Amino acid sequence: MSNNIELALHEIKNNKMIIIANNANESDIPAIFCPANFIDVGKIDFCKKYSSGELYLLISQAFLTKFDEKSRCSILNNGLVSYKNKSSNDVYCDIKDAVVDFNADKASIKASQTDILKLPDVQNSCLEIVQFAGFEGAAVICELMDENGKMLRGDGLMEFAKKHGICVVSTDEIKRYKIANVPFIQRTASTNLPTDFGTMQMHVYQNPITKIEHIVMMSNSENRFTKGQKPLIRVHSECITSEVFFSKKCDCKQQLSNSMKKVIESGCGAVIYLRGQEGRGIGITNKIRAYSLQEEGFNTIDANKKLGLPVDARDFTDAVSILYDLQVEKFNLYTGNPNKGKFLNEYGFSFDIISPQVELNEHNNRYLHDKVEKMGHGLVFGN
Ligand SMILES: Nc1nc2c(ncn2[C@@H]2O[C@H](COP(=O)(O)OP(=O)(O)OP(=O)(O)O)[C@@H](O)[C@H]2O)c(=O)[nH]1
Repeated sequence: MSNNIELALHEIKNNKMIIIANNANESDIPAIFCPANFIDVGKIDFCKKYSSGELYLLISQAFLTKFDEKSRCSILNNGLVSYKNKSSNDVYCDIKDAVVDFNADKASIKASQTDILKLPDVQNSCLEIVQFAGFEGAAVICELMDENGKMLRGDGLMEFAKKHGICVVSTDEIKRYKIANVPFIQRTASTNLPTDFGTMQMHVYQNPITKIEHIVMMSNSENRFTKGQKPLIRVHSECITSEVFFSKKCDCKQQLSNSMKKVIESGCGAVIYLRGQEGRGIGITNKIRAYSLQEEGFNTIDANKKLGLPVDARDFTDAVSILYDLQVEKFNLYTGNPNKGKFLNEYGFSFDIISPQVELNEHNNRYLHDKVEKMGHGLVFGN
């Protein structure tokens, strides 16, 4: 999965430019770049010759604080550019004279948030990979446009890259690389926990950005999985109405207890219990508003829409990060939700689906049939 990124990192460190393209957003212009302190006249000439797109210095917000815009002088440790003082020992390469005018009015210096997990666009991804390669958050970047001002995409982009021997990476690959390689979710506590179904090992994980704490319940006193194991994995979203208050309107509690039982039976598995995902990610207030609309006749999909909210607002990135931490390779995924599988698939996981069996009652009948018929879930009904 990360071979392409490894190659790109190798190329970046070896003073080669790299192309980056956003595979999810067609309007995000692909770009060619190198770490700012590797820029030289040859690279600038190449960009000018083959692209009519904008060429600029891209810096991370964090790095911006080091950049003294007023004095028109960059203050990189190893010296990037000097606006005024060309003779400074700090100067690595004065790219102003070559092509870039660092006049702020012309917006040729851009700062990016570098939150690739939230916004995997070309700029953020560029700064991420430059930093993975061991450089500071600054890059010289050139939008790839042809002579008519049309962005290079698809086959045209690949042909260009092939012709000039340039490595191409996608924003998605960089995001996946980050999740897999940069410690993100942190395990904060562990204990044995006797449950109705048997004793399990409970691990608490925290997302350092959102501060949300998730729970992992493992089959026995395992800390992580070992090579060759194929655990049973359940990625479960919290549901306070059924799991705490015994609501009969949904199948969430059934799914939680069934998966805990199955994990214990299998002797090798984990339930990843995701908090902060109440109501398919819309929160408890909105979920209860949606329930109230359902009392008026709306189904589970239209109720969310009526509230102006997504039908499913969940993001399973935290689960992905936990799966990496658990050292899961191949697994059986206990789910009826095709989107969950699709999401995990995109991170290169290899798994087989096990469809959950759920019991119908008069209160959940419509909801569960809507999940199957309107949301494409693979549930097995039975008592
Ligand atoms: N908005 C909304 N959320 C609901 C409703 N019923 C249950 N939920 C939430 O749905 C989430 C679980 O999603 P489901 O679609 O039941 O199941 P899933 O996790 O997508 O799929 P499985 O892996 O098969 O269980 C939990 O966060 C529940 O709080 C409802 O009617 N409306």
